[in-house]
Amino acid sequence: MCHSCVCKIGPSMLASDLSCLKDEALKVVAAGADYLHLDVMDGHFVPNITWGAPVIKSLRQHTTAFFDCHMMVSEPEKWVDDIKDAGGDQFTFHLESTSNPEALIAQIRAAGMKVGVAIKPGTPAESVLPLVPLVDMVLVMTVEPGFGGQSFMADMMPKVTFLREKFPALDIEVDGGLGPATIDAAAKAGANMIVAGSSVFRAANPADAILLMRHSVERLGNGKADADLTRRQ
Ligand SMILES: O=C(CO)[C@H](O)[C@H](O)COP(=O)(O)O
Ligand SMILES: [Fe+2]
Repeated sequence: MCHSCVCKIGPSMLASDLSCLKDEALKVVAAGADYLHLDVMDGHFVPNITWGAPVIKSLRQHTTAFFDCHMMVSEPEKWVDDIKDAGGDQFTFHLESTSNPEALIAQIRAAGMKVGVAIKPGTPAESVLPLVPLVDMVLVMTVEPGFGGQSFMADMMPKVTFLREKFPALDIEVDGGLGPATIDAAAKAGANMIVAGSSVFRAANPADAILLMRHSVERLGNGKADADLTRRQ
């Protein structure tokens, strides 16, 4: 974890060896991860299933790392209390998964978690504008949600640029296909929270992979956003 860095790197545990999730989490925290990105998939909103609150609760017994829960689920409102109870620090829902985002945001806040709103590749950046004052972070997906190890969609970068120009201090996260070959594009566009799964867990040295991405954002980034990932519970 880097206390003086504006950029935050969150390894996606989806790419870890799930048979030893605890060890994998501790490994990347020791390698300099600023937070852990936990992909919750329900087999309905996306065609894949990962884990839910019980697994997150188990992992919480072993680390005080900030848990950014990426909720790829239908009916996210039904998940809020369980994710909070499991030790989730941030609840990042998909705009496409709810008809009443304002009510969901209020529910997440009342539960005591930070709020992120995610948009799939086909969803325009303009659609989150009314929600920006209400949330802590916008996640611009750079792959179709559902699977790790996909190729980075560089054509999503105009969305990041658009949001960064409008909101210099907004936390903007990118997720999917980020690694040494793609980080500069995301950094230049203005992303300050970087999710990286395969590139960290498959690296010969995860600490080097994290450092390389951190340096790219510190060098090329242009925003004033500085995500506060202090745990509140
Ligand atoms: O939300 C996700 C997939 O829906 C994952 O967070 C994402 O795919 C990260 O994995 P990788 O860095 O391997 O692409
Ligand atoms: Fe994710």
